[in-house]
Amino acid sequence: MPGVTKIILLACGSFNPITNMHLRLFEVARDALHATGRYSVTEGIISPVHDDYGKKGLLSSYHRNSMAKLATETSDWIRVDTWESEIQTKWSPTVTVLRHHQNQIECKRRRLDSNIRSEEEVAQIKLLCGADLLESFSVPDLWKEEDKEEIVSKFGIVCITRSGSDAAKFVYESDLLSTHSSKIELINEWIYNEISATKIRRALARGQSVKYLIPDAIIKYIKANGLYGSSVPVMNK
Ligand SMILES: Nc1ncnc2c1ncn2[C@@H]1O[C@H](COP(=O)(O)OP(=O)(O)OP(=O)(O)O)[C@@H](O)[C@H]1O
Ligand SMILES: NC(=O)c1ccc[n+]([C@@H]2O[C@H](COP(=O)(O)O)[C@@H](O)[C@H]2O)c1
Repeated sequence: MPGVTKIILLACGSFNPITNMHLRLFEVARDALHATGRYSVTEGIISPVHDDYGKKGLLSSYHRNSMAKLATETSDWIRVDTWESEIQTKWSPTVTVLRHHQNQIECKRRRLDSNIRSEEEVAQIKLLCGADLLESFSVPDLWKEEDKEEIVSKFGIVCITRSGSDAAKFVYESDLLSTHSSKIELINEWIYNEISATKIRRALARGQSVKYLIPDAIIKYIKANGLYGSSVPVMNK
């Protein structure tokens, strides 16, 4: 459609484990982007981080990927990509992951070139994140200046505002982000919830229920593999 930009949303993160909140980010983003009339979201990609990221309590990518795949089984547009966590031999900065996926799209298009009308535009990868990830841009030495610049100016960011954060103020106060504000979509999640992977891990370690917070298939997987300090309840053995 003329004037409508095709977009692929890429979410990078630990996904330790993936929660309903993470999946919801994609749905909220797609609805809001479509409502602008300027974008068509064609795909959502979840890229769990490499084990080398070394965050405390990070489970192996094998389990994190398996759970993310189970969680996306019922989606017809969101998928898990394991290039970052399983093909790479070390942690990759987010800009490298974005570049990889943009290259993939361009290579695929070249392969299919004869079947595609030349004026048809290539889909653009954008970083989908929560406000906490965007705000981590200001943590000293966490992100290279040139990476932040490339992420925002070349790819663009779709940021879902988490309750309690002030992403708009953060963009205003950053010279880099405000210069490229046309490449940043700030989207409000009006249906607040406080599900976080940290709280899920904590509840599991305490033997508390996480039903309705993460998909049932993942609860089953966690219990079957004894992850996060959970154990198989005696009744279900
Ligand atoms: N409640 C939330 N609202 C908006 N974005 C969120 C929320 N929870 C997580 N995200 C986003 O999901 C993406 C992946 O998050 P990631 O798994 O790395 O961290 P997390 O969910 O905060 O987990 P942890 O609690 O283990 O730090 C990030 O972009 C993060 O900003
Ligand atoms: N310099 C960078 O590219 C950089 C810095 C910090 C986090 N990240 C990414 O942000 C994501 C979220 O990390 P946390 O789980 O620590 O919030 C991960 O995918 C990680 O690779 C990238």
